[in-house]
Amino acid sequence: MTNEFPDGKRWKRAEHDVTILAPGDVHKVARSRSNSGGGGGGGSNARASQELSIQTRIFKIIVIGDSNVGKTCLTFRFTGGGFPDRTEATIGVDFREKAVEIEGETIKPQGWMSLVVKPNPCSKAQLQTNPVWRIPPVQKVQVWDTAGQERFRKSMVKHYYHNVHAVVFVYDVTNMTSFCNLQTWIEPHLYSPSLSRTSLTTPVTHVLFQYQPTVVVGPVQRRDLPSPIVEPPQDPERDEAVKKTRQSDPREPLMHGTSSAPECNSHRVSASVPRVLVGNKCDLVDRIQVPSSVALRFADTHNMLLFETSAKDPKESQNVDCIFMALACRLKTQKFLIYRDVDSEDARVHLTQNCGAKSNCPC
Ligand SMILES: Nc1nc2c(ncn2[C@@H]2O[C@H](COP(=O)(O)OP(=O)(O)OP(=O)(O)O)[C@@H](O)[C@H]2O)c(=O)[nH]1
Repeated sequence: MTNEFPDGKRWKRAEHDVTILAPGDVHKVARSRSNSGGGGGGGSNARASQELSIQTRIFKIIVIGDSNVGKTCLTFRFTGGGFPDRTEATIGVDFREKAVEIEGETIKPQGWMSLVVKPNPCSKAQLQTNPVWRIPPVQKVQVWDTAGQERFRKSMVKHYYHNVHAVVFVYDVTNMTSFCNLQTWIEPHLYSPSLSRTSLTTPVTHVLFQYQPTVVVGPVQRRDLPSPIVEPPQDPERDEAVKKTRQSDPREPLMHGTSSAPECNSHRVSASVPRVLVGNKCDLVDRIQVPSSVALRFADTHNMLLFETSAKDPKESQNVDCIFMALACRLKTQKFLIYRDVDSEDARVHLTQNCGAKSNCPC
């Protein structure tokens, strides 16, 4: 069902007296409101127009891990609700997003930049007599699905670490190598030079969100750290190098491998950025190689929550949601996530990030 704005712009009417607008339409609504004031008082129109600004809070979460661990499927499950029939290796970075409701604060728009507004903005009388009419804030989880292939990690993916609000590290529970490789994903980006000593010594949490195929809605389990059944893989040479680095300066960022060249600081994730660890493909119960106890120990060492889940098993969809919603809830309280007025921005994603005025970024 369609109708027209006073300026002739068409709009769609949805059910339950809710209107869904396209991005460009919002600007038109604001203009039509202030223009349609007539003698009704320009002041209230201007105020109303100001209140009409669209506020969007975006939680940018980056998903990282080896190729084939299921990053795309996890992000798809969260944002699209299903398990893709087939996927192809991600090239560079892809992103999906989903509007979320946190503590009843927001509404669920349909897709990128669409909005739900009340009351009906087409009614002239209503607009003039309702100075507190405003568009509720929108909160979105924006999931950046990165390529797992080594060639992309080196060249492209690290650029997307900048300005992320949270990081999800993924491994495949049926593939020990993908678990061991987590270290190579984490180390270069985990510690920023501004890391405080206290954040390194924050007590570990021992929290595991575990896959349980027999239960319809995956339960959240909290338990003490058990003794590891299998010790994490040892690398004495690396351990020694790390030990030396830490002795000289505990805040010194850990170096990736044996290379002495530091990574660009602009692309490091601050230690205050929340991270979670996700073991995916738990539905393949007969092929599990990474015991929960080992993964949990690793998560504790890096101060992360651990989620064991399956992007494939539909019964797990709620647990997959939990991964991103837990982060979004935590991020919601953080000050840096200010509302953004998208009225003054265009709807495109800006891939060039500001590395800071005095960035020495050599990348
Ligand atoms: N059994 C099972 N298979 C899964 C699961 N998640 C993903 N897969 C399969 O694993 C393969 C790789 O999944 P992707 O999501 O493309 O992996 P990716 O980590 O995004 O890979 P890159 O884009 O190369 O980094 C696909 O064949 C999926 O069908 C899961 O939970 N269970």
